[in-house]
Amino acid sequence: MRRSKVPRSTTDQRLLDSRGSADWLHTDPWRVMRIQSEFVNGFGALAELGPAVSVFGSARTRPEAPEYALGEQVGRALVEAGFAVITGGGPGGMEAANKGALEAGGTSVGLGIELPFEAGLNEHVDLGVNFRYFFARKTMFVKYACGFIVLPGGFGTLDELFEAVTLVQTQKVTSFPIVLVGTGYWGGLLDWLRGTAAAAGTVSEKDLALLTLTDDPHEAVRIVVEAERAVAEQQALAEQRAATGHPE
Ligand SMILES: C/C(=C\CNc1ncnc2c1ncn2[C@@H]1O[C@H](COP(=O)(O)O)[C@@H](O)[C@H]1O)CO
Repeated sequence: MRRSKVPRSTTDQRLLDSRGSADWLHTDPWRVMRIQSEFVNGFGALAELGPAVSVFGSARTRPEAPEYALGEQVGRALVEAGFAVITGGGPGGMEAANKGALEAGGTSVGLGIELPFEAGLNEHVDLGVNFRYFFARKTMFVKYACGFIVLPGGFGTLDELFEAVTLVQTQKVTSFPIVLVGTGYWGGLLDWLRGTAAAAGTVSEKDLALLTLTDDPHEAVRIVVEAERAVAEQQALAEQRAATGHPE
């Protein structure tokens, strides 16, 4: 740089001068660093988690509601089947699944999100990571889980559900079971998807099959276990073929 383009201070000076402006804290390049650190923290905390399932559900479910008991049963059944349980770490259905997992002696993960009305991680989380950005947090729900179980929920739950279906439908993730628990709650949505969306051709019948519906928490876990077994068998077969040099 020359003439007026030459900065009046050096980078080192600006770094070391504590009286300098802090405006840069609110710039996009700095946000990129924060976003990067969320991925680094998330990957670091979860890399050795082992097999896990993400459970979604309403933040508003009350502890006395039947859906809360359902969440607890799902959390417990997942641990008994050998999975860690990942939730959004909040209240309601998330808390229920964390509670069930913790009481069953399993790993109970909460991926918290900074919200204006933040309540902090629920007390049943024993491995917690906090995020500012939904998209970084969502990556963790998918990357470290081998399936999703979806309890009754509102917009947040619907967002997570449809992101999961989109990722499977577009083959960004493969062999990823998505189980909706609560036929009374989810049945209407599936009817609409079949009767309106599929009928209009905006979703395919094949993609509707990506969603399984049950009332039974043990059945929900069984579906995830079966899917995991199928993946393991396919992997073993592929390794065998590679070792013997037979591609078919
Ligand atoms: C509404 C209240 C607190 C919200 N706190 C949340 N903490 C963590 N994760 C959340 C929270 N709210 C939504 N989520 C995510 O979306 C799903 C639930 O959303 P829904 O609209 O309630 O269905 C959930 O799976 C989270 O990942 C104070 O009560």
